[in-house]
Amino acid sequence: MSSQLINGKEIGQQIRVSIKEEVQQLATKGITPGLAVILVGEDPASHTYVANKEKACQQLGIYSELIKLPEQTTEEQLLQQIEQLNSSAKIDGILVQLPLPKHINEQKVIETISPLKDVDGFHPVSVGKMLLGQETFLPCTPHGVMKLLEFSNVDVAGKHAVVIGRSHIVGVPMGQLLLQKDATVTYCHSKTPDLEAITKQADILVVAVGRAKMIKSHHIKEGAVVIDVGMNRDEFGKLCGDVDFADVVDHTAAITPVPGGVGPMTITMLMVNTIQSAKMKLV
Ligand SMILES: NC(=O)C1=CN([C@@H]2O[C@H](COP(=O)(O)OP(=O)(O)OC[C@H]3O[C@@H](n4cnc5c(N)ncnc54)[C@H](OP(=O)(O)O)[C@@H]3O)[C@@H](O)[C@H]2O)C=CC1
Ligand SMILES: Nc1nc(=O)c2c([nH]1)NC[C@@H]1CN(c3ccc(C(=O)N[C@@H](CCC(=O)O)C(=O)O)cc3)C=[N+]21
Ligand SMILES: [Mg+2]
Repeated sequence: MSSQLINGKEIGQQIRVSIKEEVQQLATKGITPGLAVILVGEDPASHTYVANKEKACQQLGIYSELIKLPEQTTEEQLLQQIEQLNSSAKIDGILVQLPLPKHINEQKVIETISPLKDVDGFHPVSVGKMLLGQETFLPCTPHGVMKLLEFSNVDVAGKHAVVIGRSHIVGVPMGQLLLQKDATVTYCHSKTPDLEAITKQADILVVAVGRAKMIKSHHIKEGAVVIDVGMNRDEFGKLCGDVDFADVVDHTAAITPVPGGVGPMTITMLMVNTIQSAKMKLV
């Protein structure tokens, strides 16, 4: 079976061209969208993602501020930093890179970000609105996956979508966005006894587990669409997804690669949210 490669790098670039025009429109009204990214500690993977976010801002004419704080930063210091950004006129979006060092309460940090600047869509107010289908900042990775499906002409309505993973930042919102597009949604997680029995029924399979190449051809129904959110290193230190691409690809109708699939879309949706936030200054 010949499979369609869902090229997230290309689709992401396409979306960035149209949002660049929006940034130029805003500039004529004296508005420059601004994004602040806070990075606590020295996690090397986080540094790569953050660098990609900075690059995208530069490419689009979005003002960006990278705030690097040492590993030993106290929760109090971090909360103060966020409050300062909440009241900064130059900043429309605030992203605190996760995970945070263990001595800092992530939930408290997320709840300190103003919902008006919550471009990650992780604040309980944003999550609640998302669940209710109200306008809000959608979480970047699940939103990016929905755009990938849309641009690849994958119909979601009436399909059985299976999501592996139930994290608050990927799995849970992913299932909800698919549900809102009229998919029948099943969640799988580490307590699912017979994973394969469920994934074999998926017309659309979204994998967000964090285990290198765990999904093999025996998990897949012939002709399924497979979206790989995973970002791992394989035994040779090479970037790879949660899906064993080589094993699975010939059984799929369409599949995302890693890298070049979901990752670039996450960044693009962050830019979309930052511009959405800046536009609120217009009214
Ligand atoms: N491309 C991108 O833009 C992004 C990529 N990522 C990547 O996506 C992956 C997932 O991230 P995230 O959601 O934050 O990860 P988490 O570790 O928070 O969640 C992993 C989920 O997978 C489930 N799980 C773990 N092992 C199994 C198993 N053997 N079978 C079935 N389910 C299992 C867990 O179940 P339980 O809840 O029971 O523990 C959990 O719900 C990672 O590789 C991460 O790096 C993340 C964000 C953005
Ligand atoms: N508050 C917060 N928001 C996040 O959105 C967030 C986070 N914390 N913590 C970590 C995860 C992970 N994540 C990625 C972003 C970009 C790529 C990305 O650009 N990937 C490229 C290249 C990656 C590379 O070359 O290393 C690709 O897949 O092609 C991947 C993963 C955002 N996350
Ligand atoms: Mg996590």
